[in-house]
Amino acid sequence: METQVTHTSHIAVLGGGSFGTVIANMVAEKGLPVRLWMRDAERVEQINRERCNTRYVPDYPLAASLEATADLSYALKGAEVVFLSIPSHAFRSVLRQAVIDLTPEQMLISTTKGIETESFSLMSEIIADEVPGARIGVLSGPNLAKEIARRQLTATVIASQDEALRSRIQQLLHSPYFRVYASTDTYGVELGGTLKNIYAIAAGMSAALGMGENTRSMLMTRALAEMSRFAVSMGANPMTFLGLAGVGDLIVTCMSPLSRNYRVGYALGQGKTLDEAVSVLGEVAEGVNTLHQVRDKASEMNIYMPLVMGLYEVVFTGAPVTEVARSMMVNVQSSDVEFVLPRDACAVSGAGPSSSQ
Ligand SMILES: NC(=O)C1=CN([C@@H]2O[C@H](COP(=O)(O)OP(=O)(O)OC[C@H]3O[C@@H](n4cnc5c(N)ncnc54)[C@H](OP(=O)(O)O)[C@@H]3O)[C@@H](O)[C@H]2O)C=CC1
Ligand SMILES: O=C(CO)COP(=O)(O)O
Repeated sequence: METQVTHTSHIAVLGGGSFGTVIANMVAEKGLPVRLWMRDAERVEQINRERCNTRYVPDYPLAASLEATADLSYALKGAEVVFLSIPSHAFRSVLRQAVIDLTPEQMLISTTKGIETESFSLMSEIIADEVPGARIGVLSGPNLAKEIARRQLTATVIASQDEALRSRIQQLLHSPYFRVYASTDTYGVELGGTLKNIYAIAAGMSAALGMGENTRSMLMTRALAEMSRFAVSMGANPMTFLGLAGVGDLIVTCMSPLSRNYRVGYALGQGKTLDEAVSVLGEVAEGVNTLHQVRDKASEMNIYMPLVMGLYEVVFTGAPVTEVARSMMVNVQSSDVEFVLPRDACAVSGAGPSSSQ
């Protein structure tokens, strides 16, 4: 049954792309007033006139209580909850414009799955920097916007230390096709959603190259091992990756051509350049920048991440993917689950020259 929600003010959503639009509309479908902010005044007019965001989510009628606006103050002032669906490269700059209209009781919920280039910050860390004392939540999970728009049964995670915030977001978003699970591990939930984009690029590439289902399964499982290793090195709890925001999101993005990161990988696998792959997409694919940032961080901290290292060589230096894959296959043999058998307890030489990765 749909959760009944009460309200005294409106909900704001910043970012009028695919995900911002479906989040805004899911709340508006409950009859609550929602202000969806975007920078493009012409698109605002088009959306309010046609009741559809034709650029990002065509064929998705918008509920009557959703109002698009290009006026950031109007969107924010008096909002009970503010969802932030702004790509990571613009997240801090939009937040800096917003901060003047924010008040301490408002809940700020990031839906963005990326890493800031200069600081290696996740979005909740940027919110904490820019809005000290803010009530912060992170929404993440296997949530392809275009499937939500078709009302496919979907689940997500709201992560926050703030219990009242968690229950309010569960109430606001819950519907017969959308379930919201709770977590207190903000960093783990956010890290899972961010890291999986890297492996979705690899999965798309392997699909374009005609690799089989064994290969895809190996890729996804070793990706989970690698993500967990990275999480532990960053002080995060790898158990969170067993949930929707970890393995759940990894599965959907590594399997679906609706994922933009998968599509970038697919285009690269077809022989397109990175610039071509990204420009044909016309939407944000966070995994490209995340790959760069995580590769640098793993090198700096000496974290064993052979998939990240290999993919980086393919995407950024043009190394042939079959050659990189072959060298990984002949690398030293390793442990399946290193929480069961530590990696350094089982290194056995592989079938060929060992790699330093
Ligand atoms: N789409 C999905 O399925 C999901 C996406 N996410 C995450 O949500 C975040 C947003 O993704 P999504 O909505 O899909 O992205 P889209 O590419 O669909 O849209 C991006 C939106 O951000 C706006 N934008 C870009 N730069 C700026 C800026 N400098 N100032 C203001 N607005 C800006 C764009 O405006 P303009 O049109 O004017 O360029 C556009 O409205 C990403 O981090 C993504 O990982 C999370 C879950 C699912
Ligand atoms: O995060 C997503 C699904 O959960 C969306 O993935 P893409 O950004 O690759 O489309």
